[in-house]
Amino acid sequence: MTTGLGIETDELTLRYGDTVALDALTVRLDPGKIYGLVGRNGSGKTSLLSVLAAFRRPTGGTARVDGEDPFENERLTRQICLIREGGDVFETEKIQTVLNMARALRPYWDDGYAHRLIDRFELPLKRSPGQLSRGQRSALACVLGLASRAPLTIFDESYLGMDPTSRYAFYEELLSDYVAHPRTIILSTHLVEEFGALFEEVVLIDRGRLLLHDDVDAVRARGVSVTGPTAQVEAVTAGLTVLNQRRLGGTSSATVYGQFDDERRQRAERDGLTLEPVPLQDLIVHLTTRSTATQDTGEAP
Ligand SMILES: Nc1ncnc2c1ncn2[C@@H]1O[C@H](COP(=O)(O)OP(=O)(O)OP(=O)(O)O)[C@@H](O)[C@H]1O
Repeated sequence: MTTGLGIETDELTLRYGDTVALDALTVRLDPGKIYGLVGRNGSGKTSLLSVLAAFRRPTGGTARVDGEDPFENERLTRQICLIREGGDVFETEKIQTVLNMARALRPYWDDGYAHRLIDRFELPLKRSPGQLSRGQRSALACVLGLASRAPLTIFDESYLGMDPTSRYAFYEELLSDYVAHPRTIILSTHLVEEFGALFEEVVLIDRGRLLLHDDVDAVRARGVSVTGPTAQVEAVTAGLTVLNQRRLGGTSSATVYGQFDDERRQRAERDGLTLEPVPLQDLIVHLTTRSTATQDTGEAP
């Protein structure tokens, strides 16, 4: 078993007719990490994942997985598992048959693990995917992705409809199985607060372009919320990227993105301002909201 496949795109472009879904996107993902792929609706997440998983050929630029073009590359496609909503399974076959097919297709498939997962998600083996509820279908898709143990495993919003208990089971399984069998995992999701604990790095795309790619802790560390009298808040945040500012009477709360260094912290303390961390989800919302107006995102590339 490898420790995962690395990814490199260079000026990757994908168009659907007049729509530019990926706009010269350059990104490099090292093997063996868990990546959170985030961005607004229509930002190009599924398009990027479709190219990486060889479902689509780029219009321009290049995508490399493990150093090679994935498109029509049999060696690679057996090692890449893209789980989309619904799981791309045969509707009328029994779940047991669906598992047998996956076993035949996936070189690293673990049948015992697949059955343990089926039990954990309480999926009925004798039924077909067409007879499952939406959440159960998503759970089945997650089982297929986890048990494939593919060196590049991608979950594209695969958790839709799953209840919190099932989602929690999925996080637990993903984390423990990843530790036991390291591989490259990409999770595309809008549930950033829920899934953020799993991310090692965040890749934020916006309008088909890379807006931010960094270690998740570094991204979190750049976000600070500063609350207090407006004049002091403005003074201590001067020169930083203020993603969002709310005022109530003479009080302001500013969400800052950037290097909030010790000097500023001391000054904020002296002025009696309240400093709080900003949830990752809020940072992403502010960064992508702002990107529609100005592209000044401080430390972001
Ligand atoms: N088959 C298609 N034909 C034409 N345009 C498409 C097609 N698929 C996607 N698009 C367009 O390409 C852009 C990127 O779509 P994409 O599905 O990659 O976004 P996304 O980030 O995955 O969105 P979401 O979060 O809503 O799933 C959007 O403008 C979308 O409308």
